[in-house]
Amino acid sequence: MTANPESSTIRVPVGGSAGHPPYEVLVGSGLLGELPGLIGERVKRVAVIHPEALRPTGDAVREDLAAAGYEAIAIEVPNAEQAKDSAVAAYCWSVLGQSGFTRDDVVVGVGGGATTDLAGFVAATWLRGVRWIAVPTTVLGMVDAAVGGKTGINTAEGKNLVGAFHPPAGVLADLGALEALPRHDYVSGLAEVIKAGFIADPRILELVEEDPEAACTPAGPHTRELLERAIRVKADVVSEDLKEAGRREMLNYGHTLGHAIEKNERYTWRHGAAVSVGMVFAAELARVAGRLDDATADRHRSVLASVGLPLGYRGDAWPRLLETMRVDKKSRGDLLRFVVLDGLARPAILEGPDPAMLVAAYSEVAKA
Ligand SMILES: NC(=O)c1ccc[n+]([C@@H]2O[C@H](COP(=O)([O-])OP(=O)(O)OC[C@H]3O[C@@H](n4cnc5c(N)ncnc54)[C@H](O)[C@@H]3O)[C@@H](O)[C@H]2O)c1
Ligand SMILES: O=C(O)C(=O)C[C@@H](O)[C@H](O)[C@H](O)COP(=O)(O)O
Ligand SMILES: [Zn+2]
Repeated sequence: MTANPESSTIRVPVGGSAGHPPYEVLVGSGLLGELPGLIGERVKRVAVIHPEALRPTGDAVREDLAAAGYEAIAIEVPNAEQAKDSAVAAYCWSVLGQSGFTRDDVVVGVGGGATTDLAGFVAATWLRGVRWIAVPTTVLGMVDAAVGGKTGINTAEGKNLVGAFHPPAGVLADLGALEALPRHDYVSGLAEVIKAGFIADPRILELVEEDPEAACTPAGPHTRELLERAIRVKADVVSEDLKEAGRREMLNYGHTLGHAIEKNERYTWRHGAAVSVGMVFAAELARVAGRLDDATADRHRSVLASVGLPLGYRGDAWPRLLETMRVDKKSRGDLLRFVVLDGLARPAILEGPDPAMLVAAYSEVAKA
């Protein structure tokens, strides 16, 4: 892959499918100027959904849109996972209703993955679907959440249990936003970058291993390449399988246990941290099942630990975690299904594992 000068914009195409036009993920600097071009001319109103923490950014976007002639409506929502709630979605719907938001109008989600998941869900459900644009401001949002059209909210029973496949009309990943991102959140996003490395693009793992500290900052020499590679993995998969009929399940690597941990922690853990533990579990499960070699299984711990991601979780939580995993979207009937690796970049499904195998794999996680 060729190195890009800092000023250049990377454009990653994402293919469309029935009823869903193709779009692009733009990665670069000063990208907000692209927003009016994506929104289009017939549009009258633009609703900008942003979290409390990004009020200045939300205001700036709204002012730019007003200057470009749109009626810009700000919808401020709670930070992080608290936004992925039916009451917050209902609040957004009420603002859209009161502003006379029509099918010609556009939603813009500015924030991390929690905000873009909510904004996309509001766009998917308002008038049965209006266009939306994602402006991700976290690593995780840029490489994963804003791409691919999975939108949704949580319920008391679990993570992302209500949602819709509703791809954005475009994604603007402005790298400048990452300067203000706390390290804890930056590193959480690296879990999804590393996930892309294990399931599809091992060069990602080499780049992180070469200099883990540099991988944890936006100024690192490989930052653009890491983000671009992870985005290309995601774009490639969702272009082929938008509605998760098959191949897309690989993007759920580490998420079966990860989502259960998030729920158990009442969403106070960052998604990436929980997915990190979930990947260690999936690697142990594949090892116990005789499907994954020791070196690749051990590499999970070393690369995740090198950037400060967690590897373990409480042993006493296992019965609750198992119960939550039963409502994972990959389950079929009473069958639990896990994404595992048969080798590096060889994702596969392990269906209905022997309960003893699950316990053995979790005991390795509980030890860490
Ligand atoms: N739809 C998908 O395909 C998909 C993929 C991966 C993850 N997700 C979802 O994404 C969510 C996690 O996203 P996340 O890790 O981006 O966390 P987040 O959206 O919860 O953001 C983390 C925190 O950072 C703040 N923040 C955001 N951008 C900032 C910036 N530039 N500077 C300072 N603070 C900033 C937010 O307000 C929040 O408090 C989870 O809900 C997860 O389920 C969805
Ligand atoms: O895009 C996908 O497909 C993924 O599974 C990506 C995940 O990183 C993401 O966290 C997603 O929201 C999980 O989806 P879910 O269907 O398990 O809720
Ligand atoms: Zn995820």
